[in-house]
Amino acid sequence: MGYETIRVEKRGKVGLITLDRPKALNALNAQLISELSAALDSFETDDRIGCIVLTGSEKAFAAGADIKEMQPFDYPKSYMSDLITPWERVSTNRKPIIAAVAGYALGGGCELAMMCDFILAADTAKFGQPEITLGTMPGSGGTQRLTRFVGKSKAMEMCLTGRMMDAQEAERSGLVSRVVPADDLLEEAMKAAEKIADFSLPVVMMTKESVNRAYETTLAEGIRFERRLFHATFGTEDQSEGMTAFIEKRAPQFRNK
Ligand SMILES: CC(C)=CC(=O)SCCNC(=O)CCNC(=O)[C@H](O)C(C)(C)COP(=O)(O)OP(=O)(O)OC[C@H]1O[C@@H](n2cnc3c(N)ncnc32)[C@H](O)[C@@H]1OP(=O)(O)O
Repeated sequence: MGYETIRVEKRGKVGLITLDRPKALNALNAQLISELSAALDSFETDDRIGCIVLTGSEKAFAAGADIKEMQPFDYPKSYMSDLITPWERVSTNRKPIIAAVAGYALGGGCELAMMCDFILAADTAKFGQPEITLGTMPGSGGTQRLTRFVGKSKAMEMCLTGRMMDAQEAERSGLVSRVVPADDLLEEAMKAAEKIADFSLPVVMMTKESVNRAYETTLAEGIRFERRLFHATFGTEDQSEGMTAFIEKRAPQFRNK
């Protein structure tokens, strides 16, 4: 498939997707979301890909949903076209996705980053949910995911005032896993992705599924779910290989089996 609003590359076992609408600060329009979904589909079904990195430009990861595209919508059109719902493809991808964020991650841009499995931030990153300033509200998980990341008080302040958070505050609040110098962002994201992609893919996928379950269930149910998957890893050749390699003091050779 030819892409016009994103760049898609395979770097070894890592799938790299770069949002590429620089003139609009990577504003997320329907075409971009459709291309992003197609790229995610292709990486999800590609056995050689073990991890995905999603990034933007130096100035903007993404400045939100495309305001110019949304502006003419009325209620029936937004309801019938299920505006924004296709974005959820990012959160349903079963392979790990790392968001590498530099510059603005606003509105839908912040929500897109939060749909990924973790966020690495450049020291230039700025996160915010400014929809209130446009007479609307977050529509792609901002009130829900941001609240789970940073707690009610900060999420409420950000969604109600539109205030942006810089990278340091985002790290202190638990929104991002790490802050790195902007010049090192992609390299650090790729290093993390390569590390993940070298592990057993089925076990990586089970781990992702289990961590995500923590957001959707009680502690007791989540622990039961984790225990089932933990036991299931003993049905893989990779568990046997990993433990045998440790005992034999050699590097494991995982075969995703
Ligand atoms: C998901 C849901 C439900 C909702 C949303 O996401 S709503 C959108 C939320 N995002 C915003 O409100 C941010 C809007 N953008 C800005 O406030 C500013 O662009 C900025 C603070 C991010 C950067 O300001 P700066 O002065 O550096 O750059 P601009 O001249 O303002 O922008 C450059 C260029 O990009 C266009 N742009 C920026 N953001 C968007 C956007 N979200 N949708 C569409 N277009 C956007 C901007 O219009 C300008 O293009 P033109 O020069 O052609 O007007």
